[in-house]
Amino acid sequence: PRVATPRLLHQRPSPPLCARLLTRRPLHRPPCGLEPRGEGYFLAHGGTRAFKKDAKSSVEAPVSPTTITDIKQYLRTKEIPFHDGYSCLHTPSIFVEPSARRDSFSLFVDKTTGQFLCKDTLVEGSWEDLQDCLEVMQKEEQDFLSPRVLLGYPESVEEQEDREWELREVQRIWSSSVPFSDLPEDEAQLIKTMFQITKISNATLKRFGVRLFKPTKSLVFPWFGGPDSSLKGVKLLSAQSTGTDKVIYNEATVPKCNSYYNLFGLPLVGRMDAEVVLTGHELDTLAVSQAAGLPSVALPRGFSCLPPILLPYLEQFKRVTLWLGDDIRSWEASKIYSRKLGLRRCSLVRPGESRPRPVEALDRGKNFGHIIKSSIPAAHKSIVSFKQLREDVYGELVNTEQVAGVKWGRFQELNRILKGHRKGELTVFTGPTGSGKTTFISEVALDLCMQGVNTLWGSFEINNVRLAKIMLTQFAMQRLEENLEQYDFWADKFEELALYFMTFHGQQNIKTVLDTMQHAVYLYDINHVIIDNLQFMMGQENLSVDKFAVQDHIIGAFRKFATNSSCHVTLVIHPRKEEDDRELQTASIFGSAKASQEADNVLILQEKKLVTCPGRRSLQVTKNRFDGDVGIFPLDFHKSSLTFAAPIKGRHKLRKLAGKPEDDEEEAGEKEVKEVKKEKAAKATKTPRSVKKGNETTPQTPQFPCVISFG
Ligand SMILES: Nc1ncnc2c1ncn2[C@@H]1O[C@H](COP(=O)(O)OP(=O)(O)OP(=O)(O)O)[C@@H](O)[C@H]1O
Repeated sequence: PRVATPRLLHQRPSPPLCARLLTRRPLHRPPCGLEPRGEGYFLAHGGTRAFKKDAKSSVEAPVSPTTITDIKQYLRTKEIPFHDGYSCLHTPSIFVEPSARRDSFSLFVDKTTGQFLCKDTLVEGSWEDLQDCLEVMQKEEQDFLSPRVLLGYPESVEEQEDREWELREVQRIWSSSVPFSDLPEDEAQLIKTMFQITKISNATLKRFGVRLFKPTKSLVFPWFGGPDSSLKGVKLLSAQSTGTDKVIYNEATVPKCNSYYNLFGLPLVGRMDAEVVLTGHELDTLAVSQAAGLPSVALPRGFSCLPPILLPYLEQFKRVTLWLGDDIRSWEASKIYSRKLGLRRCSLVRPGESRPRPVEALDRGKNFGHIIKSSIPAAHKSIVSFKQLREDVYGELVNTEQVAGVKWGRFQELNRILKGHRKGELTVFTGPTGSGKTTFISEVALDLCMQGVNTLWGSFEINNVRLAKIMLTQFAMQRLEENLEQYDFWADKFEELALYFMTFHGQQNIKTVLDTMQHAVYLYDINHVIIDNLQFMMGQENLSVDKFAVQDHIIGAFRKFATNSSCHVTLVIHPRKEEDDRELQTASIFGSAKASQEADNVLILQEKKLVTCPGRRSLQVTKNRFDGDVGIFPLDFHKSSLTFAAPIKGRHKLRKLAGKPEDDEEEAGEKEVKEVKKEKAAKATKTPRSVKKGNETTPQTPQFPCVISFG
C-alpha cells in the first residue's frame, strides 16, 4: 500500500488548538510577539500546538518589553509565590484547584518574554494574558480558574478535518509499526546496520518506544506528552544509501515540523533527576542513555532551534550538558542555547576528533563518562588566557571550511569571494534605485534559509505578501501564476522553511525594530535578519540633524546587535549619490569612514545599462573583513523566476579586484557586444541550475530544512 512518505505527511497543515478565556473585560492584546491568533486567545496545546497557517511566520514588536523585575514585582503585588528558576519563574498553577495540585509550582513564566505555560493543563499564553487571568481571579474572589472556562476557539471545517486527519495518521503509523523485539533477529540487525546503530540494544529501543514502520523501513520515534502521557505525534526517520559508504537520513513528522514540540526522551526522565544531556537527534539520545546511563532528551528539529515553549520542561535540571553534534554549527548553537537555558548550569561538549556526536561515539567505543565530564562550562569569564582559547583556535584551524560559514547553493561566486555566510556579521548592501536590490537580496537570503539559516525579514518598503510572493517564485523557480495547480505543492514546501517576517511597514523607530529582532532571536533562534531598508528608520524628525550622523548611529546599533546576538544582519541602504555614468563605490553609501568600518561586508549591485543586455547587473564586493577578498561578477536576471544567475560559463569570469572596480566592469561591457551572439546560441542548450550541498549535486529541487542529512 501507499504509505506515509515525507511529502504526504506534509500535505496537510496542522490546525491550531485554541481556546478563549471568557472574562468580563475583553482581552485585547495579542500574545507577545506573534501575529494575533484571534483577540486574546490562549493556546491550550494538547500536543498539536500550532499557529494559524497564515500567521505563524509573522513577528510583531513585543507588546511592552517586559523585564524580569516587572514580572516579579507584579507577582509580589498579587501575592503570588514564585521560585526563581533558570529560564522561568515557577508559580502555583492558577488553572488547577489548589487541593488537586500534583506539583505545587507547575506554572512557568518565561523570564525573557513573560510567556506562560501550565504543565498540568497545558494552557499557555502571553504575560498580558496571565495578568488578565489574575485580575479576573482577584475580582471574582476565586483561588483558581478552571480550564473549563476556556472555550474552544471555533475551528473551521477545514481545520477540524486537518486535525482529525493528523490524529488518524499518527495512530495509523503507530499501530502499524512494530517494536524491535518483535522483529526476527536478522531483520532487526539489518535495519540497525542501515541506520548505523548496531550498538544500540533492543532494550534501549524498547525503553524509548522506538519502532519500525515496515512499509518504508523507517524508524518511528513517538511523542508522548500531556498530563495523560498520550501519543501526540511521531517522527519517521528513513535512511537512503548514497552508493558510497555515506547514508542520507530523511525525517518527516506528524504533526509537521513547525508544530512538532517534542523533547524526545522526556517521559523517561524522573521527577528527581537533576542532570540531563541535551542532544540534537533522537539516535544521539538513545546512545547517551545507553552508554552513559544518564537522562537525555533530543531537540525536535535538531540543533536548528530551541523553542522557548520547551524551556519549562528543562527547569528541573541543575546541570545540562549540551552535546548537539559534531560540527561548528552545532557548537555555535550550543553556546547560544546555553544563554537561554541559564549559563551557570550548562556545559558544552566541544566537537572534535575524540568527541564525535553521541551515536558515533557509541559506535567507536568512546568513553561517555569522560566526554561528558570534560565538557566546558558555558559561563565564560570576560578575561581569558590563551590556555583557555587554545582549543578554540585549534578548532578554527582544522575546520576552516566550516568556520567560513554557510555556503550559498545558488551563488558560487559569493562563496568564492566571501567564503560563506557567518554569524554575528553585518553586511551592508546597496545599489541604484530600482536596480533590483530587494529581488536580489531576497534570493540570496532564501538560498541561505534553504540551507537551514533561520531568517527574519524586516521589509518596510514592500509588504510581506508581495515579498513572500517574490520569494516563493524564486523558491519554485517558475512563474506560479501560470501553474496555479502547483501552488499548494510549493507553498507547503515553502512553509517548512524557518522564515519569519516582521509586521512593520513604513517608517519605524529603530528601538522598536531592534526589540523585535531581539525577541525573534529568542523565540525562533534567528541567524539572519534582513532590513530593507535603512531609510525607513531615519525618521522625519531627524531631517534637521546631520542625516549621515543619524545613519552612522543606526548602522552602529545594528552592528552591536549582530555581535551581541551572534546573528548576521544584512542592511539594505540607498546610495548617497547616483551619477548615471559612474559606478557606485563604498563612499557612495556611507556618511563617514566610521560607518564603513562597522560593516563586515559591503555589497553593491552595480547597474550598467548596456544596449545588448539591459537587464545585466554585477555584484561587487568592496569589503570582506573575513579574509579580505573583494571582487565583482556579472549576474543575469531571469524575469519569469525573478532569479539571478551567473551568465553562461565562459562568458564572464570572476575577477578579483586589484585596482579600480570600474576598469573591470568596463572590460565586461566591451566583451558584451562580442559575446551576445554566442550567448543566444548557448541559451538554447542551457542546462538547469544545480544546488550543491555537501558532496552531492542534487537536481534543481531545493533542499528543505526539515530534511536533515547527516552521516
Ligand atoms: N536585473 C534586473 N533586470 C530587470 N528588472 C529587474 C532586475 N532585477 C529586478 N528587476 C525588477 O525591477 C523591479 C524593481 O526591483 P526591486 O524592488 O528589487 O528594486 P530595488 O532596487 O529594491 O528598488 P528600490 O530602489 O525602490 O528599493 C521589480 O519589478 C523587479 O522584478
